[in-house]
Amino acid sequence: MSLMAASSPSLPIVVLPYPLILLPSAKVSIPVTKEQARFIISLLQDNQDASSQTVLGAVPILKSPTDDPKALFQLNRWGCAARVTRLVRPSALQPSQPFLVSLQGLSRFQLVEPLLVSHEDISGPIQYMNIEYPLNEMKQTPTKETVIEFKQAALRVLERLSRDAGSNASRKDGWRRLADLVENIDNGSTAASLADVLVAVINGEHADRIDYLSSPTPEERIVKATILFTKQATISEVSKKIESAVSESLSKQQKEYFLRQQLSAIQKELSSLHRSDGAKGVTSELDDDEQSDQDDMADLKKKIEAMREGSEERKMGTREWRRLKRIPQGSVENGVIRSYLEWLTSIPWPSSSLPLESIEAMKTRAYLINARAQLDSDHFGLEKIKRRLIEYLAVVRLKYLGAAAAAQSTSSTNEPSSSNPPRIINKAPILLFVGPPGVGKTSLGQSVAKALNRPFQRISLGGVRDEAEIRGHRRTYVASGPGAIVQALRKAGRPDPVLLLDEIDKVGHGSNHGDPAAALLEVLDPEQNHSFNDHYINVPIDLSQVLFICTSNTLDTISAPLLDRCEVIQLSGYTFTEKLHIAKRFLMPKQLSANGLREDQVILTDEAMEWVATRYTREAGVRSLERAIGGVVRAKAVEWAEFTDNASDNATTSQSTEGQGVKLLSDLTVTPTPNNWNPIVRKEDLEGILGIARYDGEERDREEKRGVVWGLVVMGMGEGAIMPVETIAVPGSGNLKLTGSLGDVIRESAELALSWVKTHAYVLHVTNAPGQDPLKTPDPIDVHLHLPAGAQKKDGPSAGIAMVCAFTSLLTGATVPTNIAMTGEVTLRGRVTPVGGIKEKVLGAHRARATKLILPYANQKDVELDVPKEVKAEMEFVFVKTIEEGLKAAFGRQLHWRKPGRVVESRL
Ligand SMILES: Nc1ncnc2c1ncn2[C@@H]1O[C@H](COP(=O)(O)OP(=O)(O)OP(=O)(O)O)[C@@H](O)[C@H]1O
Repeated sequence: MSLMAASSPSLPIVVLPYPLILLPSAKVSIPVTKEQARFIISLLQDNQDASSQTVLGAVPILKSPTDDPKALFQLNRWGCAARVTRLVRPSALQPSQPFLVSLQGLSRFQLVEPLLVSHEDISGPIQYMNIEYPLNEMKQTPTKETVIEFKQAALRVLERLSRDAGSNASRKDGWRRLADLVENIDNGSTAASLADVLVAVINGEHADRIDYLSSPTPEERIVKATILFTKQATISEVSKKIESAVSESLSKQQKEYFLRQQLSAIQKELSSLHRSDGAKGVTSELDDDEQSDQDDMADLKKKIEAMREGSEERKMGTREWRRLKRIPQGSVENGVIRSYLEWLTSIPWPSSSLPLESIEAMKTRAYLINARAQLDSDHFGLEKIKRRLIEYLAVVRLKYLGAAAAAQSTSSTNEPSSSNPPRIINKAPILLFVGPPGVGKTSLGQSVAKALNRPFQRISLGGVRDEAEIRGHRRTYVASGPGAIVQALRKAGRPDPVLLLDEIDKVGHGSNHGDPAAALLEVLDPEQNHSFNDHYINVPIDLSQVLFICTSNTLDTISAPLLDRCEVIQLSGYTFTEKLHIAKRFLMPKQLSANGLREDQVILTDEAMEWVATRYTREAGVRSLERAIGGVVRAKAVEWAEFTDNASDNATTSQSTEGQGVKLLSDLTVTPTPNNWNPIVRKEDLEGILGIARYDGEERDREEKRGVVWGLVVMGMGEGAIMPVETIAVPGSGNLKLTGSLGDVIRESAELALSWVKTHAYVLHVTNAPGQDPLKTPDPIDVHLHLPAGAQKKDGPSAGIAMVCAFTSLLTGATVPTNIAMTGEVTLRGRVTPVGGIKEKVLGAHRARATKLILPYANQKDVELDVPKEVKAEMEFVFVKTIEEGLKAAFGRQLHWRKPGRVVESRL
């Protein structure tokens, strides 16, 4: 430090430690060295006698000093002259502590020269410096506006401070008193001195306060103080907000944490109580929650670690695992993440578990023979379908073997092929079994899985309206979970199961919950399904190794793109003979084992079995037949139970009478002999067991009536049947009335049929002159046509021939025998054109005991190829090309035709 010039006023200067600043009217205590303290004491002693004060100059440092002992720091040019109010020595116990000197700020001064000091100067002896006091300070009074602004800013900051003081009443009081003083400011000079007081007590930034100290004029100071207060009020507001937000969240977490701690302590206490109650060492793994929790977590971790390195699923697993560790145990979020991880790790990811079993099955030479044997052992008949399935399995195998060869040629030599088998890219067609209920569609799928040695899972799509049922809900949903595909994969436990998509025709289309059919498209498309996206799992899942088989009752409601991806296999239903075989070889043994009986305990005679098949059931499949057989077997099981009870009672009584004491019932092994148990169920017994037969052989309900003809139909479930076409004439004006939920095509076909009959009315002897309208002469009538089962929608052109016959019968009075049923589309030219579903219709008619069928000539091939021999043998088929031929086959001699020469030609 340089010494002062003798002419100007001077003050002994102390450097305020950073970041202290002393303002006039404020107080500060600073540490001083022993040497400096001695100097101050000498000053105090010098002034003891005189009434003058001991004054020092306190000057702040501009910037935070570094630790470097040689570094120089700039002192502020402005400082504050201060009265020494106190000097405190260190206590005798801690002599190393510094002295403390308390200073009371008096007025600003400016150092004549700027000063640089080192650490050594600061702690060195106190020296005098030349200073200047600002001149005429009090004369420059601030303007009114500045004072008003200053007052407002000061009051705002004081109010905030008093609010922040919370429950500290004395502090609050202090701020209020200051606010009162500010309120009472009436001139610029009081404002300036109050500004010093306020800036001294309000925490501001060091630079701002230095700047304030260095302002010589009151006006300047008030303006700067106003800015400082405004800034401070804003900072305080923001920091208060942050503070309260932080403390709120903290307190919530802490609260939860404490509650959970308490809960676990209570649980521990309770479990120890239980343990000491049931002291006899009966502990259950269910008791130790904490242990099982730890085990679960360890298990989860292991599973994530077992996932393929670098795979998407592993990355997701790791990410979620880290999140899980951060979230307090037992919280809702924790549970959500845990169950997600459990799902993620339980999916059989293609690379994590390799389907060795199915590979072994495919490698064996007898693979196809075994598959055929499997299909035969599960299903009777279905020759064509089994052949097609064997083709399918052969293709799957060839594809695998091809892929295996390709993989082997490219694989590295150090990897044995069995430990890393090739991935099968499943581009085999997706099979779609179509047919009526109970014909074995689902069970065929099961057989395919068994033949391939793969797990089988069934996904029922009936009534699925929401895309999320297939794809899962996003995790943001409450109680969300994965969709049916992922659930089935998890249950299967392998990446290559056979998944049966059951009732694909009943899946809902486009709703406000997405389109489930569209989700299925992605699942079934081999081009897309290697990265199937389940919304819940949110990691692409490879479904290319899954074999999909679909089932449906009808093709009508399946969307075209979905149908396009499938190869359709029709199952039309069984004949009575087939049903009998199925019943004997499959259904009976199945029901016996389901009811805990042996084969020799229930024997249905052939006649009784046939009776069940023909009189109690009439469906295309065998489900009701199985149910009926189940009913018989159950009735026999009850009889058997009663029989064994009686036998054991007798045994007990006879033993006790022999004087050997009464034995426990369980000690007795009662084996009733075949002599006294009757296992036979005869035709006559059925009524007592199953009730009255629903169908009788004669079909008495089918009355031969004018205007009624039996048509052949395929019902909504894909089942063939016969259905009456009923017509009556009512007084009217020559109109046609149609009822029975008829679609447009069937309505048009009815109009066409009536037109044909009208044109041929004269030839058929309905009218007496050509050109007369049979509905207007002799009396005007309306014709009403009805197809029963009105609740069921009907459409299609195949009832054309039956309608022509019905109108002809109505108008001529000739009737069609009830053993005759017919199908065929008609044209205006009088042609009978082919229709679909012949096999189903023929089988349906056979079940309904129709014996003569009139069919379009062009469908002859279908009958020859598709209809079983035994049905053909029992039925008469008339194949017709024209309506005349059809009418002749239906009515025979009953219908009279005018001679050809007088026929009005209807042909174009
Ligand atoms: N040819 C057959 N041989 C042996 N059993 C059969 C045959 N066809 C069907 N079954 C038996 O009939 C029962 C019903 O079959 P399944 O459940 O497969 O019918 P489905 O065609 O899938 O019917 P739905 O359309 O109603 O689902 C099963 O117990 C099945 O084993």
